[in-house]
Amino acid sequence: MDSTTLSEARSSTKYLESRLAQKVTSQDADSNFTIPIIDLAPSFSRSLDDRNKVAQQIRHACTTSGFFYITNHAIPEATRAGILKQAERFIKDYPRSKKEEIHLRYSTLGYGWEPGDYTSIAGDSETKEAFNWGYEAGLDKSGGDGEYTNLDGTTYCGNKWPDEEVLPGFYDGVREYYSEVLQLARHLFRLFALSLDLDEHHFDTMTTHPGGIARLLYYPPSTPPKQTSNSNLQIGLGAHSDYECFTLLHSSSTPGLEILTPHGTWHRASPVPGSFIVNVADFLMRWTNGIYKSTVHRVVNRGGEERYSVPFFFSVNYETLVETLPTCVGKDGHGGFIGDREDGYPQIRAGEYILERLNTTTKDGKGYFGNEAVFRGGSEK
Ligand SMILES: O=C(O)CCC(=O)C(=O)O
Ligand SMILES: [Fe+2]
Repeated sequence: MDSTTLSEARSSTKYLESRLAQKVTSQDADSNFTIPIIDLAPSFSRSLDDRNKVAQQIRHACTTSGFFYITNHAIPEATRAGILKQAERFIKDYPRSKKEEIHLRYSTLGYGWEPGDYTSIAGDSETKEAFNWGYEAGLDKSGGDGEYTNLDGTTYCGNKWPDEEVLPGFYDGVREYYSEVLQLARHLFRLFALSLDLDEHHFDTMTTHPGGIARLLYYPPSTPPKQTSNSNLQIGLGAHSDYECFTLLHSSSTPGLEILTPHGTWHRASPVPGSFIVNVADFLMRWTNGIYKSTVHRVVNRGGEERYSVPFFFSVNYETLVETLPTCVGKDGHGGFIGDREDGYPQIRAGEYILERLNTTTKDGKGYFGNEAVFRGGSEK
């Protein structure tokens, strides 16, 4: 890995730690924190003006809360219900011994079955259980361009699918959902481009075989089945910001997602029926010179119901080298500069940055390179 990418990833981790150490500055500030709901219907219009109006709402959300809901996104409800069903089947019906065969410890890319205690984002013991996978051309309706490279620059297919004899139809169910959400992410990226005063197609060539890690997540009910106080919380997923460009999150109707407000309080994001939650992730924050905000969040299932969720982390093609977007550096018209840094951030490679961030979540701190996977000639066997 190149040393600039490594040190930039490490300083992002430090930045997260500093955000978590922040003191609560106002207890009642939560009532002022809102997550906007953006109606995507006009974004499918032929009129650029309509698309720009949606883009401006996205800009507002990305420069303030860093989170927004989207409705009228055109993904059928049956497809969304279908992936939650597959999540439940994997968690409940796939035997433990078979899960062990696709344990995360055999993957250097973070794919496969992730039992709750194998990883920890912020050092908590987490109640979640997950199945993780990444982009492969067979899951892409566009067919891709055959050039997909993994986070670490290798090109083998790293996905570890459950045995279809034991869980028939799982792969097709995943493909039905993933292919839709991938196209929606590409559509959203065009709106992000407009929102950043770039050509609408600015990111198109960078997302022909994009990074797109997804997870099926399960959070058991809390015990006892009501957790209201903030002491001794059963953390489902520890406090973190996401690493890629943006995340598209779909969840069952059980609440659990909590967002750290600028005042240091945890805002409980209520599920909005039929919507996805979109949030800015660290790579895009850096790419926009800090103008778009990635926001710290966590999951606490405080009630007596099970919770399922399916985040999709969208990135550019992993081999892409990026430097700060041209519209995010320069003078601000008041004698200062826009963004965090006058000259923007140093150039980094997308996949390497994300892999380094993921590596810090493995408990022994060794990262996925410390896993038991056997390497021969750069490809995992
Ligand atoms: O389960 C959720 O609602 C959020 C999951 C999440 O934040 C993540 O996997 O990064
Ligand atoms: Fe997240």
